[in-house]
Amino acid sequence: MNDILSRIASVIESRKLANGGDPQKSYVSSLFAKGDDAIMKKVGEEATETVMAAKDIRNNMPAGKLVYECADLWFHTMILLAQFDLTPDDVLKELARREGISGIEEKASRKKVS
Ligand SMILES: N=c1c2ncn([C@@H]3O[C@H](COP(=O)(O)OP(=O)(O)OP(=O)(O)O)[C@@H](O)[C@H]3O)c2ncn1[C@@H]1O[C@H](COP(=O)(O)O)[C@@H](O)[C@H]1O
Repeated sequence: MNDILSRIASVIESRKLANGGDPQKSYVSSLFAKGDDAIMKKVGEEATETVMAAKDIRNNMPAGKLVYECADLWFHTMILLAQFDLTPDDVLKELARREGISGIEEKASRKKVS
């Protein structure tokens, strides 16, 4: 796994309340303390902010805002994965599995099955 993703995933895991995370001292622990719905809501918000940042580029706003919002989105999806005992590695493995499979062909093969 990419080094920075791996390190952040480890920190997120250590922030779980069962691993001694303290919601008073850690943002990640405070989200774990709020539970599933709060984490899902946060991912939804960050996804919306990412789309808004992309739209802003069309209005001559700096592209750096999109990078900033994508970082927020990736980070919060990592917390969502951890909440369900999954890791970025699981996602990277899925991307690797798909590598070289044309999206158009994959969709067409899906339609044949249904
Ligand atoms: N990468 C991040 C990271 N990215 C964003 N955030 C926080 O995510 C929060 C939500 O961002 P928003 O822009 O939506 O801010 P907001 O509207 O004030 O948030 P809400 O009040 O709505 O929750 C902010 O408090 C950001 O600081 C992060 N907080 C932590 N990390 C990493 O996680 C590690 C552990 O953090 P703690 O658990 O807080 O120690 C850190 O060392 C960092 O490596």
